[in-house]
Amino acid sequence: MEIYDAIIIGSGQGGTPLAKKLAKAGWKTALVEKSYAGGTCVNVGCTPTKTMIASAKAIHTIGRAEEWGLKAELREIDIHAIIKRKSDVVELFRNSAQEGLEETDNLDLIWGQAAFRERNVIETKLRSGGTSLITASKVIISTGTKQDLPNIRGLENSGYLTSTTLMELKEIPRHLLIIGGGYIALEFGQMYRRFGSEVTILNLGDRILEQEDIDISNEVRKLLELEGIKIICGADTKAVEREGNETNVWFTVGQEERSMSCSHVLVAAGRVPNSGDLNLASAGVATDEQGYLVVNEYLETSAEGIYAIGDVKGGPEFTHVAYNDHLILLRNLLHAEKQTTDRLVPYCMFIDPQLGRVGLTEAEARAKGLNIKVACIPMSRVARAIETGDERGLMKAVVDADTKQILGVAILGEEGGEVMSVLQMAMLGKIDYSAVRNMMFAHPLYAESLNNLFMEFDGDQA
Ligand SMILES: Cc1cc2nc3c(=O)[nH]c(=O)nc-3n(C[C@H](O)[C@H](O)[C@H](O)COP(=O)(O)OP(=O)(O)OC[C@H]3O[C@@H](n4cnc5c(N)ncnc54)[C@H](O)[C@@H]3O)c2cc1C
Ligand SMILES: NC(=O)c1ccc[n+]([C@@H]2O[C@H](COP(=O)([O-])OP(=O)(O)OC[C@H]3O[C@@H](n4cnc5c(N)ncnc54)[C@H](O)[C@@H]3O)[C@@H](O)[C@H]2O)c1
Repeated sequence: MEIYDAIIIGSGQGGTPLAKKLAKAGWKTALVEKSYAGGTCVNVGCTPTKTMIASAKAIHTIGRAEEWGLKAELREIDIHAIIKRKSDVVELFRNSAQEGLEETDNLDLIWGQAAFRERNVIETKLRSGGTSLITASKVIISTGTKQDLPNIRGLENSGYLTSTTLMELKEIPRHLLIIGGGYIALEFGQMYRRFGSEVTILNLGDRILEQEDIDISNEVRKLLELEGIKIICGADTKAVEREGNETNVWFTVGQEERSMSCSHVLVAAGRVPNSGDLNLASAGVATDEQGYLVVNEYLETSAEGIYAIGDVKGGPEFTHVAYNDHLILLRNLLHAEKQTTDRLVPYCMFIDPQLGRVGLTEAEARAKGLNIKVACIPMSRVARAIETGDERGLMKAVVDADTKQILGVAILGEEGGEVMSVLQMAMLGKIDYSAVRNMMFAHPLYAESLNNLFMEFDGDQA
């Protein structure tokens, strides 16, 4: 049995850089991957979706050309070409991830499905046939999540689509019905509406984006509806049945029973951890009732020497979290530091315009009983938005009324993620809102309007 210093299972955006950096630091390292280098983000997540969303945005822009004084016409949407562009970008990123791993000294890349044989022993069913047994004093589980299938009668055999299979569909659905109302539902809903599909979103919750403040959730709903997307909230899907070229969907809204037929169903109702086939019990690694690995703030599992990073440990499931987890664990493993996961987690939903978010919502701050002030301006008051011709959305910030520290930010607007990041830096650096109000930004950037946002509190008095 080959002995390593560290074994990492899963080559996502945490596992890959961790493996390379441990190996470069002189640790004999093995990385086991059952599918493709780069994990969900590169192969079926962020990279392909954001590439295809760029095509959808171009379509939308052409449709509004006259507003900028242009006579332009969209002649055809070539879904084959859109998918090919997406696949080329994915291949570029995937190959670069794989080459980076293969070129690293001290690092063995093992292709196959890994599981624990016992606490520090990993057995891999090799893709090339046979099995391998390896051992290490440190094992890092970075196996991510997979699509969840809600328990809906008939769904399994209805030919439903997932985010992965939809991005390979070589036709534009006539009517795409989406079960779910989170990131995937909204990003794909807008994308396919712009590709020309009729889109209906069936969301179980009372409103979309329930974790966000009501004004933000309403504004997102309004702008999606303006593009012709139908959103039904409180929709509990009961049954799905394929009949010829149509799929019939039965659901309830409150007491009312309703049905609808569509050409395609996209399931986007959340994801579940890839932990069930790891034989975790043999290693003494505890999971919660949903199968997520239980970790402490140092990313240590219940078993000594075994760690978990990224989506498989639950919590906010984003690429940047998986990446940041690897930085924390790296410092703790290499330098015996005590870095923790106590951190600010930003995120950005890539609808158009983007929703950039960090820190507390207004509702969360009020629930904590904090003494807060809230500033909010519509994008129609942002000079750059008016000049470039997209005034949808708003800028909102929650601050501590006593200390003036910024507690939370939501920027729904063109480049909302970038503008949010400016305030994320202010939050991390403890730059209070009055400093941002008086700060000089280059004119006419979106960021410049952060002066105006915070003038909401004290007028334009310095
Ligand atoms: C459609 C979609 C769009 C997304 N868009 C964004 C976005 O815009 N921004 C963002 O921040 N996040 C986005 N995400 C989420 C993001 O992709 C994940 O948070 C991120 O990929 C998690 O990284 P990870 O390393 O934890 O897991 P993963 O990237 O899932 O990597 C896990 C790896 O482990 C491998 N594996 C699993 N089990 C085993 C095993 N037993 N043996 C060997 N290998 C195994 C898998 O094959 C996989 O390669 C998106 C997700 C989806 C589905
Ligand atoms: N821009 C981004 O960062 C981005 C983009 C896409 C995905 N992601 C990540 O991918 C993960 C998966 O995304 P997702 O959208 O599938 O999950 P999600 O957890 O974001 O949303 C799931 C949604 O489905 C709803 N739902 C659950 N069961 C339902 C049912 N039976 N019928 C109707 N609605 C139901 C929930 O109320 C929720 O709104 C998320 O954790 C997210 O972090 C991130």
